[in-house]
Amino acid sequence: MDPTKAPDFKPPAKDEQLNPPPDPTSSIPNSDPIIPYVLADNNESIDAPFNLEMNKKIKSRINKSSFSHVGSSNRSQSNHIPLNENEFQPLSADISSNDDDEFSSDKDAPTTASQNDIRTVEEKLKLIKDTEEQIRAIKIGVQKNQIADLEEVPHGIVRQAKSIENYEFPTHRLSNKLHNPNKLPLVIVACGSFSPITYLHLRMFEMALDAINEQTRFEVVGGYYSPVNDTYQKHGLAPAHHRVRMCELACERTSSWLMVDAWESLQSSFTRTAKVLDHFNHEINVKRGGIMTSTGEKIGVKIMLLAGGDLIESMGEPNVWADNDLHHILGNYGCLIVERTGSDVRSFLLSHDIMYEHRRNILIIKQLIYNDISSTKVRLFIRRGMSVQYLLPNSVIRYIQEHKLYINQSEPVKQVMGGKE
Ligand SMILES: Nc1ncnc2c1ncn2[C@@H]1O[C@H](COP(=O)(O)OP(=O)(O)OP(=O)(O)O)[C@@H](O)[C@H]1O
Ligand SMILES: O=C(O)c1ccc[n+]([C@@H]2O[C@H](COP(=O)([O-])O)[C@@H](O)[C@H]2O)c1
Repeated sequence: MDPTKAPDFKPPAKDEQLNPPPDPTSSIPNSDPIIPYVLADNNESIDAPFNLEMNKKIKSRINKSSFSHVGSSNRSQSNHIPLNENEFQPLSADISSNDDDEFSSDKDAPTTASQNDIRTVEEKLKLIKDTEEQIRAIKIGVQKNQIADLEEVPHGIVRQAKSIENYEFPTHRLSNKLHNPNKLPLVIVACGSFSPITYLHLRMFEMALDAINEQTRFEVVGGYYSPVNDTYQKHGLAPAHHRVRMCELACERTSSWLMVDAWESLQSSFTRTAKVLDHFNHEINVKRGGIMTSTGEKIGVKIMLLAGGDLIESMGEPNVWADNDLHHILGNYGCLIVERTGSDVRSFLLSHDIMYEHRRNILIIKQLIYNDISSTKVRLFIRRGMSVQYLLPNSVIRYIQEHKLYINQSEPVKQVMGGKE
């Protein structure tokens, strides 16, 4: 937990400009193809419920502006996230009662539109409604991808390189298309040790997925583990290539949407989480230009950090995270926090100035079935020759056995007993 032990760690001073300054190539670009409002989440709370009325108004507004675009190309502007600035969804602060009047009034009805155009728009709106209903119907019950027989996924596929020279960003499970025309794309990134990855770490993503689907207007298009670099020097950290491989084994054979990215682990030194998120932004939004909508246009993908309550609470510890980094992480990306048994994340959020400032960009996820599987305890069990069956995937257990991991380590009793460093 203590990056101050990293050889290159310098304690940040209050309001210090980052030193070294953030790599300009990895900062969030504010030009195409990223839509700042996507990253800023329209200045609305991440868990603001999907607002049908607002949605209607937005569609109506987009349709109005789209009349000037509707031509022989028949390029639809109504059922996807707009690309041009003057077609952005209005900021929450901009929606006033005057806007209500404007939206509901007939006086602004497009005069240039032909009956044909109107029919096209009506058809588009019907299509959106039908798609929404279909998506809702499909979402009931156990999802097909959850019952996929992933044990049939071939063994032995190694996706992540062991050196930065051979590194490639994994995209084999990154959706290349947004399915729901009324949602914005979101990629979830979990940073941590994962030494080893357990079923809790896998469940965290599923809990996040449910919360996102249920409470936000985002569609999850991918999920990544980013195991921390070896220089993090935390007790019990197996070498990074083993942790990456264990995450890979766990994802490949238990999940249909999770991936592992070795970039952070392959760096020559500890990489701050803010820069890790910049790396994802760079790979997904800058290099790939975001994601395709149902109408074939590309839009920016929001990226959020997934973390447990303990990691978030470490943000309140002095000299661990730089304030500038916290503003960057919470303000530009956002955070999904899985509540940890016994920790009061909400009170913490209330008491932490920077967190409170960015609270709209933070979603707290309640564990409905408490899971407190601890990697520290798993390592202890392995050392004591005890069973770890059903705490982590078989493929990971097998890997630990094969590579004789965690056998000859000792860890401070304080850490094993829960008083983490
Ligand atoms: N019981 C838990 N509830 C919620 N989140 C958790 C829990 N345990 C770990 N996490 C989260 O999982 C992510 C990765 O955890 P990480 O492997 O770094 O620590 P850990 O699982 O606590 O392992 P260790 O026991 O080695 O400290 C972090 O965001 C952490 O907060
Ligand atoms: O970016 C930072 O300044 C920073 C400070 C402390 C911790 N982190 C990250 O938080 C994660 C903590 O993991 P863990 O195992 O200590 O819970 C790990 O991915 C670290 O890189 C990051």
